[in-house]
Amino acid sequence: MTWETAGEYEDITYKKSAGVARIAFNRPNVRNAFRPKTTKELYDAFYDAQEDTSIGVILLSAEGPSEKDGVYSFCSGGDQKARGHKGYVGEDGYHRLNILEVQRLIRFMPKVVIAVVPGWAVGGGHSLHVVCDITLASEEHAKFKQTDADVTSFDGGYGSAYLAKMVGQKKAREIFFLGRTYSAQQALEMGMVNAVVPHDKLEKTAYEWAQEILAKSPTSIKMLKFAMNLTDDGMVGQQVFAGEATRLAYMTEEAKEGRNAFLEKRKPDFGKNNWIP
Ligand SMILES: CC(C)(COP(=O)(O)OP(=O)(O)OC[C@H]1O[C@@H](n2cnc3c(N)ncnc32)[C@H](O)[C@@H]1OP(=O)(O)O)[C@@H](O)C(=O)NCCC(=O)NCCSC(=O)c1cc(O)c2ccccc2c1O
Repeated sequence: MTWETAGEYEDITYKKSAGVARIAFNRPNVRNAFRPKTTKELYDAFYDAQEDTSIGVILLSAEGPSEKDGVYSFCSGGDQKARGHKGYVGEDGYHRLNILEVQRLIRFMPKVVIAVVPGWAVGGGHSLHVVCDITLASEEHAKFKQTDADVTSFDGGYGSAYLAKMVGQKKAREIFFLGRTYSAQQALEMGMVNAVVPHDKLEKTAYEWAQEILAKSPTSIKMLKFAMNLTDDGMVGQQVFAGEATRLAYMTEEAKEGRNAFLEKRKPDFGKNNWIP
């Protein structure tokens, strides 16, 4: 794989290679905690990957290890040093919780997002891996922990409720109420990780999974992701799925006839034998 830089950022790295985009946290000395700048950069890179028609799979990964102590991290959630009294404060002085916008972009984008977890996935960082479509974890270094209840925070959306769908209600409550640390193997057994991979093969394995997905039908992958999201996402899930169904309908001869008839100021002729059972 030959990665090419796809954007210059301060808090993340962004690369592309053969249909795969790799977005990685790049604040390893603070366990890849996100501040508003990080969140803005993440949103920007994810949006670019969504709009790029050559990209089908996005890896959300992390640079590291920390230069200070050699510890690997995926993300330790919101940067507590940037936390003000009503959100995380950016250079513009506003208080934001805009990691939730990144979560929604990951959830609703018509592409597969794989969380590549080389180390700590904690707090809002844990929620990010939960919202990704697939999670691969480092056998030696990945650790999963929910500290929301230690710092008076609560991800009441995908981070907790969707997690409960994944690992079951009792386990999700244990994860949040006790805030214990779980290994990659334990996370696999709970059902919140797809595979545990030796650390030195993690990135390569994620790239291989991405290539396997890229060999499939883009329409099938997109419709399957939205179908699996649908019931948990309520009316928005229906809207996203139905939007793609509308696109498919637009591609039919019937739709072309409807449009052309309007433009030509005549009655549409949809044909008498198109009521397929
Ligand atoms: C992740 C840890 C468990 C790792 O422990 P370890 O002992 O290995 O490392 P240190 O604790 O010594 O940390 C090394 C170094 O990194 C700094 N650091 C680590 N995490 C953060 C952080 N989140 N913010 C700022 N700085 C961090 C630490 O200070 C050290 O710096 P030195 O200068 O001393 O070297 C452990 O670090 C840990 O528990 N971290 C905190 C995890 C946490 O509580 N995260 C926040 C949870 S809340 C959240 O993320 C969140 C954000 C949102 O925007 C939301 C929005 C809407 C709803 C919910 C949200 C939400 O829950």
